[in-house]
Amino acid sequence: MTGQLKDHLRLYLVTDPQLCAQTGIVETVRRAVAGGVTMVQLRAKHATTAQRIDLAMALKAALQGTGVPLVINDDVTAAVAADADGAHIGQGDIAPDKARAMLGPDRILGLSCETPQTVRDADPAYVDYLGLGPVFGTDTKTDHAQPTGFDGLADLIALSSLPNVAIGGLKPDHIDGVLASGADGMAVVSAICGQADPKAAARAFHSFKPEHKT
Ligand SMILES: Cc1ncc(COP(=O)(O)OP(=O)(O)O)c(N)n1
Ligand SMILES: Cc1ncsc1CCOP(=O)(O)O
Ligand SMILES: [Mg+2]
Repeated sequence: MTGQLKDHLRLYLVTDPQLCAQTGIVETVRRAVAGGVTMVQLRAKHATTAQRIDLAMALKAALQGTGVPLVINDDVTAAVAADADGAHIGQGDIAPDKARAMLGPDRILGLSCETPQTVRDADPAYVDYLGLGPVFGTDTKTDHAQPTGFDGLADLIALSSLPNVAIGGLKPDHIDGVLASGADGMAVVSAICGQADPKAAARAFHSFKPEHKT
């Protein structure tokens, strides 16, 4: 499962319905997956649980048969109700043990970590992967911690054996830096959401190919 999860994490599209509005979130995801996206998160910060469930069902239908997992940000209730593949939580969200109890043993649980201590505290009994960063400052999430840069990212990665994905301000130009830091994946929002051609935008990350040490 870990090897498989690392493969899924390689190019992780975190969707923002507002940023994707012009093309539409479902069409953005369809095209981005055609361009090589390997995992999708629904991050609808201003939606209700009912709206997230509806969006998740539409995304699930679009992803059917692709093998690309769908994870719901913040809202474990929506993830379970929509029978999504998992949920992603941060340090200010529901606690990982409670999230795991709701998700059951088989769904994916991701946890955001911005500091060495939170990485050390991430318990593999509950958590499947870590979202690490922000690597760079970003307008997509304004309430973020001090950016880590590539060196800080590498320091965080060294503290846990859990699979990980780097996030925050990442663009195709950063592929070599993220690879050198040892990350299993790159998670992006604005590099794909809101781009005129989401398929081409995803394809621009094709050279990100980490060698897994499983
Ligand atoms: C893959 C990934 N990594 C980090 C985050 C950030 O989660 P969180 O800190 O809970 O912040 P919000 O996204 O909820 O604003 C993420 N969503 N995905
Ligand atoms: C959700 C999240 N968590 C840390 S930074 C971030 C937003 C990343 O967005 P972008 O890829 O547009 O910088
Ligand atoms: Mg959150």
